[in-house]
Amino acid sequence: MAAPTSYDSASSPSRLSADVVIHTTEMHTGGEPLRIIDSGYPTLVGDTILEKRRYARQNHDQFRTFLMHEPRGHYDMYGAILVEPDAPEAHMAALFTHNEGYSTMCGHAVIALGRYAVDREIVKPSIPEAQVNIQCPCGVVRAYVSCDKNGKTGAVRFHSVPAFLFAEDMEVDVEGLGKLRVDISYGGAFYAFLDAAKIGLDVRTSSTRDIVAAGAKITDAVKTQIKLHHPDSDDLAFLYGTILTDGNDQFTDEPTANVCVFADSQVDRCPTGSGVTARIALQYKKGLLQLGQRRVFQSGITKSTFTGKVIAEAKAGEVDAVVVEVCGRAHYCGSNVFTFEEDDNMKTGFLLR
Ligand SMILES: O=C(O)[C@H]1NCC[C@@H]1O
Repeated sequence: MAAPTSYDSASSPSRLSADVVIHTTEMHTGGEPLRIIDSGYPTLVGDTILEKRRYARQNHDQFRTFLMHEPRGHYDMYGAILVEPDAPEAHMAALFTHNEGYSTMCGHAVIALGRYAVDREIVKPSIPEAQVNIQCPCGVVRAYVSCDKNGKTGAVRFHSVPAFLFAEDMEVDVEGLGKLRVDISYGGAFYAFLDAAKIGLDVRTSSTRDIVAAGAKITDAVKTQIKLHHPDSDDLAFLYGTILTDGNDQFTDEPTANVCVFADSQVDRCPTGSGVTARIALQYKKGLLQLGQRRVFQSGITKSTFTGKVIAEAKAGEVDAVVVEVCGRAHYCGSNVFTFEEDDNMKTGFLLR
């Protein structure tokens, strides 16, 4: 397979026009889609990955909606735009796109991109594992990709950026749900956490529609009532979503389930790599999980699983943090060539719920 060209295709049109031809590789991780842009995206300018993220949002957002929204995508589509890394140790770098914008971390995408990097020979295969350093907007994440003697890539584990519990038991007034107490934790992106039972829901059996509606309301409330801070950059200091859980934060050998509602009421099909990272940081800080204790995290919706554990204590600025290892599997499901006709007035796509 050829190496990706999404960041060196200088001839790619910078506006949506009949000249646009975008090649993608389609993968999924535990059911959550990942559309990797192989080529045809406009060049994203910036000295740092966070500058490139801002540049994409300000100058080329129509390419995101073109690929994420209908008719080429759907409400819950997810994407990765490969950009040139600026961290010396990174083998590759990626921006992450969803229905509303650009996230700062995506664990399921890192699991898929790890395989992609080895299969595309961005990084040489190595038995039993090849290391792929992936620069994400939140920092460099190290992925370890299983490779067998026949060259087949498999499970991927990654080591997170420093993850930390930002605030515990914060009261928020949520429309229609009243006053609730949530924890806010960071795993490359900030999430609010709540035991779903506190609002009469069950992440394994309640309807996805009810879970999404509640998650989105909690996100809105936290966004307006709590100011977040990240020691590295203001670009990282926003709430990405709400994760409703089964409340089983104390370590056991049993899987614990959660559902992540992020961006604009988008719902993750997998257990959420950055969410598992944040949840483990929270559990560790509360003394509910010890260093090295491995837990199984399950999507309440698809029942797909990731495993995770704390592998080291760390610092995020002055804040006590941990490095978390998350492990999962990604699969290829196809490839696409996306084009555009000038007389198509659905140019930048649309969304239906
Ligand atoms: O696995 C993750 O971290 C992501 N999945 C969709 C939402 C998050 O970015």
